[in-house]
Amino acid sequence: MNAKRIQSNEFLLAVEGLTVSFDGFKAVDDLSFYLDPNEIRVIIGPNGAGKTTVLDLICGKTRASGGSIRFKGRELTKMREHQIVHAGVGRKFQNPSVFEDLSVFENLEVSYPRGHTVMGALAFKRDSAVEEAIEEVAETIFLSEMLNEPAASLSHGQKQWLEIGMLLIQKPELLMLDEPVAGMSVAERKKTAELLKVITTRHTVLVIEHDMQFVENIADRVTVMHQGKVISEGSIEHVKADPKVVEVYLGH
Ligand SMILES: Nc1ncnc2c1ncn2[C@@H]1O[C@H](COP(=O)(O)OP(=O)(O)OP(=O)(O)O)[C@@H](O)[C@H]1O
Repeated sequence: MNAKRIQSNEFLLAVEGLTVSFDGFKAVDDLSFYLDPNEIRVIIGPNGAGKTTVLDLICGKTRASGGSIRFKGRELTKMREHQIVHAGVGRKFQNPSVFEDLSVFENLEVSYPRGHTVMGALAFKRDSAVEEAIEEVAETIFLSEMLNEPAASLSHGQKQWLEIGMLLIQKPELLMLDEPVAGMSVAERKKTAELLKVITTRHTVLVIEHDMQFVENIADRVTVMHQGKVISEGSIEHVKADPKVVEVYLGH
């Protein structure tokens, strides 16, 4: 028990024995995995494997029935969603939810960690530190030239990048992304892979993705889920060669 606790503190995120049941159905079943700082981990697996539910549990949207989620040694399963954000965990959902009527600059500005409402955040006087942070993030997400454009005018891929930027400006240590390249062009997918590699120089990234080409481009390690459990884990080469993974996922 003691040894486990000490070990868990060395990981950025330690998920142990995580379980959640919906009406008796275990969507996540005694799941354990560990994230090192600055790695890109990709969770893959067939539809209904429980991947999105794992992200819901980590960000506090869904309550665990059992097990633990320790982030930098702090237990997340008892915390509320806003406390988990405050602790340094950011989550992007599959569909972009940017403010269409605001400019790219304003979208990043309202996401800057101060103020609690859009109007309240905009009422703050802009200072050079905020502008600098916005410009730095805009460059990272390939939108420096679009700062004054309304978000509504961006392509689907650019909206996805803006939403990643809206997370980055809050400086979360762990970023969780659910199918970030869904609906993107080939060129946008390549740029998103570059973006994630830059991001992991400062952050840890946990991604759910079905696009295996993209997974091969970005993953340090891959965790394969099936029926709420981890069935394989390791390098992309390792999991691709694992007969269990081929049987339930890659062979289809
Ligand atoms: N709130 C909920 N109430 C009841 N059942 C749920 C709930 N959330 C998820 N489930 C069920 O849990 C299972 C796992 O769903 P989840 O969305 O986590 O899978 P997934 O691996 O992300 O699948 P996909 O690749 O299709 O997104 C599914 O059978 C789903 O119907």
